[in-house]
Amino acid sequence: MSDLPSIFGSTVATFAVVYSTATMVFVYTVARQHFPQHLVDGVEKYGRKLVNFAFPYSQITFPEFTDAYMRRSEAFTAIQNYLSEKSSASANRLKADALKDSRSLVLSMDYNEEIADEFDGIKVWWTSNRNIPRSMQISLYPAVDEKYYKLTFHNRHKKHIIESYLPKVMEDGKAIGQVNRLRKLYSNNPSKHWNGFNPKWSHVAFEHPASFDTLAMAAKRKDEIINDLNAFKEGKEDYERIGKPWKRGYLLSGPPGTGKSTMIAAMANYLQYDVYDLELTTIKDNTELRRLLIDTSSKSILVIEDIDCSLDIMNERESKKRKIKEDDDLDPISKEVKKETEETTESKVTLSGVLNCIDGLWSSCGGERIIVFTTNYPEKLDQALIRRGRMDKYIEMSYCCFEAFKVLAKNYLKIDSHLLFAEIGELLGKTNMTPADVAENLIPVFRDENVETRMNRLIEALKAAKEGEGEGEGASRPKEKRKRGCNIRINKREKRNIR
Ligand SMILES: Nc1ncnc2c1ncn2[C@@H]1O[C@H](COP(=O)(O)OP(=O)(O)OP(=O)(O)O)[C@@H](O)[C@H]1O
Ligand SMILES: [Mg+2]
Repeated sequence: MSDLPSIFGSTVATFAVVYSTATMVFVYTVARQHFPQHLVDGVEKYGRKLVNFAFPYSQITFPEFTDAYMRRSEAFTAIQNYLSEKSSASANRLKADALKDSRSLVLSMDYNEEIADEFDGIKVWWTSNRNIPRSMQISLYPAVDEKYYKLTFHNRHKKHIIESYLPKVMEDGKAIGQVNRLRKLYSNNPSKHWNGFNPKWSHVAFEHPASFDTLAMAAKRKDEIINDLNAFKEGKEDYERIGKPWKRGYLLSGPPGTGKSTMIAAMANYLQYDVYDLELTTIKDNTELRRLLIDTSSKSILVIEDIDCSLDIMNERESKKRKIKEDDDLDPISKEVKKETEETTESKVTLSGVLNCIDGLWSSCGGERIIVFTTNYPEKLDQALIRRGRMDKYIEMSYCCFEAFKVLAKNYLKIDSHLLFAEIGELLGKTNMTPADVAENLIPVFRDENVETRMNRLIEALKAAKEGEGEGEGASRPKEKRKRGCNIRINKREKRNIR
């Protein structure tokens, strides 16, 4: 029985335990009737020693449900994830479960299977089992099997198992669950609908296919962003050491169709994070904003798109001045009506409210969060928003360069090179066209449309855009805004502020 619990070992042990326990119960019952209390206590103490001698192993049970409301125990789920990898290698009979919020099947050992695990040279055994409900109680919840995992280990390792092994199992299990889980895209509900049944955020599965492989941009800039994300993800200890909340702010700017939203999706997929898409216009005031932000989880990206036009918060001071002047021109009744309309329809979220919430939230509610603001007009942004330490990285996305086109050609045409590439490259160097417009021309108009036709369509579109720009009329992009050569650039401020 030294290195034991296989099912057979357990059976022998169980027999030994049952036998010694039965003997003890008999002796104890007789002793209680005929002998004084101190002798009875002695019998009990030695009885326990005898049982321990016959089976010097401790067992911990982890039931699936924590309470009568059938809430799934976090520990059970973590163990299931932890054991899923080990059981698929060593257990003979496996069970496949489609866990809630998991995107793949989780394989776990079937009932009465046992697998051994080793930790710091200590052997432990996990078994899976279930209690079949026998009671006929009337309950709101249907009777279901109570599954449980049982961990068996030698008594002498109890402390180490409880203090070191089990926390490791929980941590590893949660990490596996994190990778397997179905990620979510949350959007905030209008506050008038918030109540016990309607939460602040609704969610759908986040299934955006964008990745850094399919994102059209220069490889060097792509690597730079990926390295930045890696440094953030692996930087927990660094952030702790310097006493900074574990968060990072990105500001994505660029004309419509340059890939800002696609970049956010690629980031979320790369980091395996959830996405919270915060619509500022539906939020009544700063208090509501704070309540929403506090209700977000870690390992997430909070996105505020088009920050410059979500609300008139950028030029708060300016708009206040304008409003006072406008109000002065109105008669008292119109003033009252205007005030009422504004009170019911206008959001009172302010820039300082957004900033305070963001800083306050990240500092107080756990870590591993990224916040991304997007804008088409970076020049409109208030300095307070983009000050050092608030927005850590500024990424300017701009029109399609040749390198970005090659990525799109690979995605859409499945080619790495072609004779027409040279002409396209030359035209892209002289014309402003967004990756979205380039992609649009590369999509087949009908099934099996050939590659040349699609590239020729792009060439025509580029020529037309160039002519448009030249004439000034109908020009797709203003000349002074041209940024060619690469669709991602870092400006001087970023170079200064960002590591
Ligand atoms: N850099 C890019 N790489 C790959 N695809 C892109 C890129 N930019 C744009 N696209 C394509 O164009 C579509 C629109 O892009 P996206 O929504 O990301 O632009 P945006 O910058 O967020 O625009 P807006 O400012 O209007 O929100 C995407 O669905 C994608 O197919
Ligand atoms: Mg967008």
